Order: sequence, then structure tokens, then C-alpha cells
Amino acid sequence: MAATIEEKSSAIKATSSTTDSPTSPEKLAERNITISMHQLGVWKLKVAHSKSPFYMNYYRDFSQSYPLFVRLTKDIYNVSPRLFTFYIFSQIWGSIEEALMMHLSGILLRSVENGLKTGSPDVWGIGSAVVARLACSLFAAFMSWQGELALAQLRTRVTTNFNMYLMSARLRVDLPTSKDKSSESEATPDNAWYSLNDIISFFSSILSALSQIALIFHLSRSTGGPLFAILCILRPVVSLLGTRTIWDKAAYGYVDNKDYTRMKSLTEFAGGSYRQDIISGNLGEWIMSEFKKAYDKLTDVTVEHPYSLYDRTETPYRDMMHKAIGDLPMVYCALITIMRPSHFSLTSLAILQQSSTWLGYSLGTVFQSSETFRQAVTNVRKLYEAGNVVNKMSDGAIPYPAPLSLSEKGDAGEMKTEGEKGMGFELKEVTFTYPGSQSTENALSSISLTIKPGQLVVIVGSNGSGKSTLIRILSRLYDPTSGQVLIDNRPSSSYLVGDLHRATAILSQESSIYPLTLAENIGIGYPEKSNDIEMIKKAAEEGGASEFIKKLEAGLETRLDPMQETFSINLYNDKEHPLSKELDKLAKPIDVSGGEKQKVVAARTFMRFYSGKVKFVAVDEPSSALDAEAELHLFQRLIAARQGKTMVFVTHRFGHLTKFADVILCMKGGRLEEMGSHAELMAKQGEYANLYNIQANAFSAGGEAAETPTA
Ligand SMILES: Nc1ncnc2c1ncn2[C@@H]1O[C@H](COP(=O)(O)OP(=O)(O)OP(=O)(O)O)[C@@H](O)[C@H]1O
Repeated sequence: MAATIEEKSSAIKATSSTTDSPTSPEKLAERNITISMHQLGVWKLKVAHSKSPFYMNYYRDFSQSYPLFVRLTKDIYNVSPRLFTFYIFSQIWGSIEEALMMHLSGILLRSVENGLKTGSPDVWGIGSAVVARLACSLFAAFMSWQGELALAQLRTRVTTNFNMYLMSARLRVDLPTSKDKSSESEATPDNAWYSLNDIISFFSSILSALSQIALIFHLSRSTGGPLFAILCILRPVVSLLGTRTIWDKAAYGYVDNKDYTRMKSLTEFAGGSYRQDIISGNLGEWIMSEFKKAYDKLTDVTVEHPYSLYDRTETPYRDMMHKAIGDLPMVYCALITIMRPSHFSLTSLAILQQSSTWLGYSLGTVFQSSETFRQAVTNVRKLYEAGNVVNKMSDGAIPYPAPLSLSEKGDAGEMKTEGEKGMGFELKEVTFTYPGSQSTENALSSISLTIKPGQLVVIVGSNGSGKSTLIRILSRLYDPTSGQVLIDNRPSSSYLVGDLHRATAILSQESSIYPLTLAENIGIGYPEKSNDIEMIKKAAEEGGASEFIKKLEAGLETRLDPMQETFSINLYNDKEHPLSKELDKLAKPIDVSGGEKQKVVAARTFMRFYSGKVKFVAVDEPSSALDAEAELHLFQRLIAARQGKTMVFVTHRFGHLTKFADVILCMKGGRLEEMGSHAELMAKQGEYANLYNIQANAFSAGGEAAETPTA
């Protein structure tokens, strides 16, 4: 079936008179564009055309991206000046290589041609041309080999350097900022390399085109003169400028044909997902007949993608004109041969033709790579923007713990610090909503409370009542939306955030095992001692993890995820192949139970305690996967280590902790519903007593064990 293309091209008159419409005349004028609509087969295509000439767009793009390009070039140069210089040299060589080789071939062939004409070959001329051409070929082969080696090295260095840059940019982002989608960067370390490559390729193709033009003018001196050169250049230029292409325009398309859409729906319907319904409803025949009807109505409308349809012309005249222009150099040659036969060189003509074809190719690459150039510049911009993310939480200037004033020096005159007994907190009317939260209610509302240094605090409350959020506010992972948090009587924002976090140990369900060895997973709690294996073993013991670690073949050196990358070719079906067996032996991820993971995380927290810097311990339900004995063990160890620390526990299980607590905070719907000791809260018979009794009742039929209020 011959595909026919129905194409209606018309500049769209803006349909809406309001400036709200994205295609209102005001908006289009602002961007200096017009929009045309095309029906290409089953597709409707809307294309934006810039009113400025294409070279102005190039100029604008280039001038805007120039500073970025310079910065990227400098950064990559600094990674390895030697490799980068070689890379640029190899690119320049690659751009002019073809023209140079053609030039040398031309010299050789012309010497041969002259020899044939005169009957006495120019031995010196032919010999030197052969040697030059051979040397050029050998140099090209060497450059290509050396280039590949050097480029692999440069690429690895550049990618690793930009990986480090992006890692450090991401590592310094605070929690509220990291949750904000708009601050998330899509940049990858590969962006730097590929962007540089794309930008350099763009300039290389320009250089390649210029070298071809230079060669054409050079050759035309012996055959045809400047007019002949212009005719040779005209063909690729006209062909390029005359080709309608969508690649340099902004456009979108959608399928606008009911019959085609119906055929697609019916094909989807006939697919596997609806098999049972089709069989039970006996719908097979109906589907086929409906498909046939839609197909008949579609007639000859093509379903080809608009990318290829847009480039096609409505009439053959443009193609015919391009072909005719392409033959002009030949016509001109024929005239020269008739009028001035001595000026004619067959060799130059052949080389000129070849050069003209190559020029067309180079110019085509320049135009095609203009879009890649823009994309590359956008990627570079994203890359550098990733390093400019501004944290939402402000950093303070006071170290934590803050040194006591000189008048409060210790007995021996040494500089003492605040927070000796632990971190003290005061919350005044704290309200908090998570950034970007869709909830109509605050996660915390008007919380006012005081936690004295060294107290053991237990937070209880139903799901979603704000317990974990309160812990995050106390740990300064977030700042309140309104209200104030004082730490040791100073606003929390006045301290250096890094110091506050160093003085805080958080043990929560969300804490995870890192992609490191188990020893490092524990040791990282106290980075300065992460190689102290005795300390790590002690922490593992306190966290309850040593027993299960001993059972692992590699013990503390086990990596749960070995991060082993493998690949194989043609081994899938041959499990007995010696290579398959070797591949199977390579390290694979190991899974351990949820409780065992929690024990490793707990061990990390104990390791953190050994630094002596921890003044606040936030324990947010870390025991969900632990059995009763392990949970009791963990809490006992944590409480035994409370000297000099304020401890806040979030728990749903009242048994072990609430009776030890100095203060219990009972949360409900983001508010602090009740606060006091176990006895006080039981006496109130409010929310806390209610939650407590529900649990107590679960252990005794009929609720006999539920406590009655005590004064
Ligand atoms: N990252 C978040 N983004 C948006 N909303 C959140 C986020 N984390 C929690 N919330 C919301 O904040 C409120 C308080 O949640 P929070 O996790 O503090 O409760 P919780 O008392 O710790 O609950 P649970 O007992 O289930 O752990 C809930 O309404 C919750 O949906």
C-alpha cells in the first residue's frame, strides 16, 4: 500500500485572546517564535519556529554557554593537563585529518597525471607525495591507538573527579533541603565527560567543515578557479539550508486519528491481559471484525512517525533542484574543458567532488550536533548548579558543647563545657509541617515542654501522633515551622549544626546497614576509631550483634552487599560451563534477619557512645524486629550507658521503659496531650492510661491486669 501524506501547514492564529494561553500572541512574541501545525499521517504536530535567523540562535546559545564551557574546560584541564592537551590535539587532528589526506592524495595523483600527460614522470614529486601520505596514514593510526588509550584514562579521571564533586555536594545538603524535589539534581558524573565530548565534537565538526572549504579553494586554484570552488561549496550548503528538519525546533505531536487509536485499543485488548474475559465472553470474532472496520476506514493514511514525515517534501522540485545544483561543478568543468583544455585536471575534479561531499557531511554534522550542543550546555549547567544548592537550615557559630565562661572554670582551672550532664531542651510553642506535605494538619502543633539534662524521657502515642517528628526536631534534623527550640538555654540554630549532630546519637527503625563491612558499619559510629577492632567487638557485644556475626564465614569482615559487578556472555544456558561455575562462586549479597540488622545498628550507636561526645540519645522504636529478650537486653545496655546523656525513647511497648522514665510525653494528633511520670499519668486516666490499659488487657483475659489509678 502506498502511503500518502496529507500535510496541511499553516501558521496558527492564536485562538485565545487572553495572555493566560501559553500560545497567546503576547507569549509567542515574547519568545520571538511562531507556531505551525501539521497533520502528518495519523499524527498532529505542533512546531515552534524561531523568528531570528539560525546563526543568531547559535550566537546566543554560544555566548550564554561560554562561561560554563570555559569553567568545564578549566576543571577538566586541571584533572590532568597532559591527557587533556592530548585529547584536544587528537580532536583537532581528527577534524583536519580527512582534508589533509585528500590534499596529499591530490598532490600524488596530480603528479601521476602530469607524468602521464608529459610522458616523463616527476619521480621526486611522486616519491615525496607517497612518503608524506604514508607518514600521514601511520601518524593517523598511531593517534587513533594512543588516543583511545589516553581517552579511557582521561574519562575515568574526569568521571571520578566529578563523582567526588557531586558526592560532596550531596553530602552537605541538610534533610529539609534534600526532601525538596526542586533542589534535587539530575546531574551525573558522566555529564561532565559527555558534555565536554559533545561540545568539542560540535567545534570539531565546524573545524572539519572549514578545513574542507580551505581544501576546495586550494584545489580550485589549479582547476576551475574561485567560481568552481563556490559551485562545489554551494551544493552542500543549499542542500543543508533547503532541508526542512525538525531537529533544531521545539515541537510536540499527538495521534489524532480515531481509527488508528481504535486499532491500538483492540490490539491491546487482544493481548494476554484480558484473555480470560475474551474467552468467557466469546469476544474474539467481535475484536477482529471491529479491527477490520477501523483498518478499512484508515485507508492509506500513514502511521509513520512524524520525525521522518516532517522532512519529506510535498513536491519533487526541491530534490530536483538540489540534484541540479550538485551537477553544476560538472557542467562548469565541461565548459572549462571545451574552452580552456589546458586548465583541466581530472584528479583535481575528482578530489573536489569528494571534498564537496565531505563538506556536506561535515556541515550536516554541525547542524545535527547543534541540538546536542544545547543539551550538553544544559547538562553542564545542571552539574554546576548541584554544587550551589543552598541549605534551608541555617548554621550557627557556637560550638557544642559550648565552653563555659572563664569565671566558671573547673577546679583545676581547665576549660569546662556546658552539657556535662547531657543536652537540655526547651520547646516553646513549636509547630511543624513537613516541607511539601499534602496533609491539612501539622505534624506537630504548639508543643511546649522542657527536658532537663540527663533525663530519661519516653514518648508514647498512637501512630502518626508526631513522636518521630518530635525526635527529628530535638535532633535538629528539621527546624520548627514556628516556635522555638532552645538547647542548653540557647536557640538551637545558634550552634554549629555539625557539632549538634556529633553530640547526638539516633537509633531508629529507619537506620540501615551501609554498603560497607560489618566492622565498618559498627566502627563508623566513631569514625576516628573505625579501625579499632577491639572497640568494635565491644560495641557489637553491647548491641547484641556479636553472636550472629561470629556465625558468618567472614565474621566482622562480611559485606552484606558485596557490590560485586559481574557480566557474562553466552553462559546463561550452560550451567556446567567452567566459567559459569567460577562466576557462581563470586561474592553474592547475603541476607540476614531484620532483628540481626537492628543489632548491628544498635552496636553502631554504642560505638558512638565511646567517643565521649554524645550528649543526647534519641531512640525511635529500634526494636520492632527484636525478640523480647533482645529488646530487654538492648534497653538495659542503653540505660546503663546514660551517664552524661539525655535519653529520649519512642516506644509503643510500655513494659520495659515507661516505669524507668523521669518524664513520659504522651502525644495525640501532633499535640502534647499529657506529660508526667507513669504514676501521675495513670492517675489522670487520660490518653496514656487508655493506651497502657489496652496493652495490659491484651496479656490478661478480661483486663484484670489493667492498673487502677494510683495517687
Ligand atoms: N517525611 C514526611 N513527610 C510528610 N509527612 C510526614 C513525614 N513523616 C511523617 N509525616 C506525617 O507527620 C505526622 C506525624 O508522623 P510521625 O512519624 O512523627 O508519627 P509517629 O507518632 O512517629 O508515628 P508511628 O507511631 O507510626 O511511627 C503524620 O501525619 C505523618 O503522616
